[in-house]
Amino acid sequence: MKAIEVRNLKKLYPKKIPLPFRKVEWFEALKGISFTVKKGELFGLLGPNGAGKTTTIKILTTLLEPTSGEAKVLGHDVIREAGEVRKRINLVAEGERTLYWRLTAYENLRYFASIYYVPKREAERRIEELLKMVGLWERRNDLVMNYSRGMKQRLAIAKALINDPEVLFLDEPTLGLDVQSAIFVRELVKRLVEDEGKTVLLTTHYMHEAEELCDRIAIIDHGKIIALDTPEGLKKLVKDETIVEVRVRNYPGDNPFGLAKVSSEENGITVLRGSLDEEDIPKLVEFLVKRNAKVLSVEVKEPTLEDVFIKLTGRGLRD
Ligand SMILES: Nc1ncnc2c1ncn2[C@@H]1O[C@H](COP(=O)(O)OP(=O)(O)OP(=O)(O)O)[C@@H](O)[C@H]1O
Repeated sequence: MKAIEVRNLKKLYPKKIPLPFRKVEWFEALKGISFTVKKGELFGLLGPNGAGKTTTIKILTTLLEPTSGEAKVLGHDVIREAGEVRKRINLVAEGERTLYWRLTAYENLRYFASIYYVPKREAERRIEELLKMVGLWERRNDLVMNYSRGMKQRLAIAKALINDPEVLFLDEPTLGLDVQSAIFVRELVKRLVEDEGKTVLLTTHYMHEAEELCDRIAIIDHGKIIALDTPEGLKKLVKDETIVEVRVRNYPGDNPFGLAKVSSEENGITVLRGSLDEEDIPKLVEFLVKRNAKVLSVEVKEPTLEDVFIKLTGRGLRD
């Protein structure tokens, strides 16, 4: 049996139409996605903001009903057998508001253990184990409101492990964390899969995170899965290409060479990236200079998952 099975899943959201036109229009956030996740696998949904990652997680964790299609977790249908699914999974949702800030870390976990009917003795043992695992045992009696963002996220992960779930869903687990906290969280996620045998489905828009952690990655864009493979398999799509990254000031807005804008920094510098024939490099520079742009650097880079995304969509993940 697979840990997760998703078949032709669609989700429509009603669009807000201003009064007096009360006609409802629909926005297709998921356009019929299908994938499976094996038990013990660390599976990533990688995609830009608004791609449909959170919608997928909400459906799989029974928080949202799909419009059509089928989703099963551990063999149980997420609509017809939602209760069975809920017992065996848990979720670390995006954002920090899933804990009680006026309670201590220990009190939070004791409360959530009681929701899952974990017997008192067992709960005490598990809470100690989890707080030690996430490095918060020494701070267990501090109020959560005094925790840093990284500590809150570690506690949110401990909270999500309180019912010893077989499948753990993590929505953007390192979003907004400082570098050290993000490293801690990623190491923790790896340990959960490698040492504890958990199945993890995580969403991220950080390519390096997906690449470092995931056994397999589904790249999702505009509600569709546009590629699904191991990180190595995905990178094969761009392995023979010369990937060029150009830093430019006063970027004219487009270029005929198919390079994507991967970030526009505040000081007016734009970073372009994409596959380019070597002989086109001087032509690109000439094109930019003619349009009054200032080319600051041109570098040949090792292909990454970002290049796979650019190749498939013509856009940068961070754009
Ligand atoms: N309740 C809602 N009503 C209407 N539209 C919604 C609703 N929730 C999400 N959407 C839209 O559906 C699309 C997918 O949203 P979703 O949150 O699943 O994306 P995402 O990939 O998780 O991105 P993000 O990382 O920004 O959350 C977006 O265009 C979003 O604006």
